Order: sequence, then C-alpha cells, then structure tokens
Amino acid sequence: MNLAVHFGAGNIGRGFIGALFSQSDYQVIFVDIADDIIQQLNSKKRYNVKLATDGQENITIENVSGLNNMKQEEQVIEAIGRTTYLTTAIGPNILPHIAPLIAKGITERVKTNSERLYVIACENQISATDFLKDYIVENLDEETKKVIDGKVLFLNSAVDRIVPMQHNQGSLDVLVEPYYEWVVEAREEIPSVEGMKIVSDLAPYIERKLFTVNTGHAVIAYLGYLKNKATIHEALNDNTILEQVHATLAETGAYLIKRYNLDATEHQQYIEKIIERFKNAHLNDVVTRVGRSPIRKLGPNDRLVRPALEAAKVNLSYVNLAKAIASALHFNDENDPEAVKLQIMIKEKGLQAVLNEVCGLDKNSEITQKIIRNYKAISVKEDF
Ligand SMILES: NC(=O)C1=CN([C@@H]2O[C@H](COP(=O)(O)OP(=O)(O)OC[C@H]3O[C@@H](n4cnc5c(N)ncnc54)[C@H](O)[C@@H]3O)[C@@H](O)[C@H]2O)C=CC1
Ligand SMILES: O=P(O)(O)OC[C@H]1O[C@](O)(CO)[C@@H](O)[C@@H]1O
Repeated sequence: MNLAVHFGAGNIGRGFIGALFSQSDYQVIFVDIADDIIQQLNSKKRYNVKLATDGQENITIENVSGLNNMKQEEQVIEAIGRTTYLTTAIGPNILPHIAPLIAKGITERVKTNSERLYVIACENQISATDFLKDYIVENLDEETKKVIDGKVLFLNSAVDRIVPMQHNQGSLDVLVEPYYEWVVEAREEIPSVEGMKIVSDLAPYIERKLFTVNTGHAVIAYLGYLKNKATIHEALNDNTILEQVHATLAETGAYLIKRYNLDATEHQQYIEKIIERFKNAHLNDVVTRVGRSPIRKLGPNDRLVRPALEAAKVNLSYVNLAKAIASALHFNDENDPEAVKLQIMIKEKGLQAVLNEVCGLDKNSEITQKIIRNYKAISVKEDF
C-alpha cells in the first residue's frame, strides 16, 4: 500500500485531502501538534466524513494514523523516507515552521530512496508549494540541494471544499460540503489519487477559485460580522449582503474573464453555483472562521487586494472590492490574534500606513483613497 504523509490533521486534512488519499488506497499518516487528534487517530484508526446534506451521508475513512511533529521527529523523518506524497493543509503562515523537519526528512530520504517524492501544499494561497519549497531548500545542505532535482517534485495546487468549524469535541468525524475540487499543476504523469484533477497551467484555476469562492466568502464574512450575523447562511439572508456579494463577484469576474478569456455565461454560472454552496445551512459556518486571519486575507496577493489591483490596472471597476477591503479592516474578533493586531495597528499607525504595510498599497493611490472613504462611511454607520 502506498503512503501519504499529510501535515495538518484539521478540517481540510481529515475532511478532504487525507480522505481522498485513504479512498485511493493510500495509508495516511497525519502529522500535527494536536495531541488529542493524534492519539485518537492512533487508537481508532478510522473516522467518518459526514456530508452536509439533508441525508447526512457518512463516508468511513480508514488506514489512518498520526504523528506529533514536536514530539516524534524521528518517526516523521522515517515516514518521509518512504512516502509517495507529502501534502500540507496547515495554513500558509505555518509552512515556514514545518519546513525544517521536512528538510531533515528529505535529506535522509535521498540517501537511500531513489523513488520520487511528490510535495503539494494545499493552502488558500497562490503558489503555496513554491513558498514551501523555498522554506525547505533554505534548510537543506549544499549536497542535498544538488540532488533533489528530479527526486522531489514540488507541485502547486488549488483546493476547494468548505469544511466549517466542527462542533463535535472529542470526535475525529468531520462535516464537509459534498462539493470538492482539488486541482494540481503537473506536466508529467504522477501517481493517481481519486478526485485529483491534473492541469498543465494552474493560474486560471487558482485565480478563478481564490477570486470567486474566497473573495465572495470574505465579503459575506466581513459584512456579516459588521451586521452581527453569526453564520454565512444567515448573513446571505440579508439582501444588502447578497447584493454586495453579487456586485463584488461581478468585479472579480470581469477581471477573470478578461485575463483568462473565460466565457462570460459560464463564469456567471460558476458564481451562482458558488453562492448556492455558501447558502448551505447544514454547514453552520461561522463568519469568524471565514473572516479569520484578516492580515493574511488583506495581503497584496490575496483574495481582496489582488483582484482590486488587477482590475485597476486594466481600467475595470473595483468599487465594491474597495468596500470589501474597508469592511475587512473593521473585523474586530477578539479571539482572532490577527484581528486584534490589525486593530492595534490601525489605532497606532493610522489607516493609510496600514494599507501600505499590510496591503502593499501606495499611500496616495486612488485605491487607498477609495478604501479610506469606505472605511469612514462604515465608521459612521452609513448603509452600504
Ligand atoms: N476549511 C476549509 O474550508 C478550507 C481551508 N483551506 C485551507 O486549508 C488550510 C488548513 O485549513 P483548515 O483545515 O480549515 O484549518 P484547521 O485549523 O482546521 O487545521 C489546521 C491544522 O494544522 C495544525 N497545526 C497548526 N500548526 C501546526 C504546526 N506547527 N505543526 C503541525 N500542525 C500544526 C492544527 O493543529 C490543525 O489541526 C488553510 O491554508 C486553509 O486556508 C482551503 C480550502 C478550504
Ligand atoms: O481558509 P482561509 O484562507 O482562512 O479562508 C477561509 C476560506 O477558505 C475556505 O475555507 C474554503 O475555500 C472558505 O470557506 C473560505 O473562503
């Protein structure tokens, strides 16, 4: 049986990527710092993926176990030595922290194992695997750096499945939406995994996904938060929010259609399908999860600022994206360390400096001015 070593036994790890490997007859070793999850994986050796549908169908996931990367380094290195795939779903900010251990594993592996290792970061970030590769390579000695080409293949990917926060403390089971898409960029044949779609150019797929699914979701989360809505589906019942999502996705859509020569009717259908996915009340997806880590989400290459900048470059509208960015700047969830940090930054440095530092926007640019105007309008509780 082939092996997959997956870093991050959280929602996407167990509910999506690990599950697909298991269903494709791989043995799956999850690597995580959460002791309770690791212990349960090792004692139960199985869990259920539950579909968020009226019927709540169950899929049993087997051949799984766990390792704690803080406490079981040697075992993780040994597993990397014999795995076919090494995947992550851990959050883009955590990738630099797991890279040193992966580098140790690769260093040992290439001494004895000539089989190719396939590395894929499954994160909501453009070129996440390239970033992971850079972090790993920084931790390799010169000799290993010379031999990894051809022995380790780093593949970028886009992952799309809504897996909300789980409300089943003490259980490994994961509630997921039925829909999923896992697209991997590869220019040669790679070992097959059920549900993995291979493409030669990921850019249109990841941009379409990030600037539709994730932009739309972020708009609902931040506007929903401002209007005291607890969940995404509750927020979408508010017509002003629904209209704002449509208006914002029309802006990202115009950019995507122009950039990738997409069929406008098909893209509109894609948008509608995604909004229907967001409406799934079985997911009970809280706005604070979807809006989490606002500093990351306001980054220059992320779901809000990047499409606004791209739209501006080709003279397309970004009025509604500017509103979305302004509402993200108001996200003030006290349980979210990035939200707390962002609010302190705004207080101490002012909005213009934050837009420059966090979003990479020029202080005097038109987009900065538009965001500031919208930010102030929200502050004085004008309607959107
Ligand atoms: N939940 C979702 O619907 C989707 C999430 N994603 C992306 O997947 C990634 C993971 O997201 P989720 O599964 O939702 O998060 P999660 O919080 O459920 O899972 C992350 C896991 O990583 C573990 N972890 C954190 N730091 C670690 C470290 N230093 N070493 C080892 N393990 C560590 C945590 O204990 C947790 O089990 C993120 O990049 C997210 O953007 C992408 C598509 C959908
Ligand atoms: O996982 P992130 O990047 O924090 O953002 C949450 C977003 O990712 C998803 O979890 C899935 O793509 C969406 O639910 C949401 O748009």
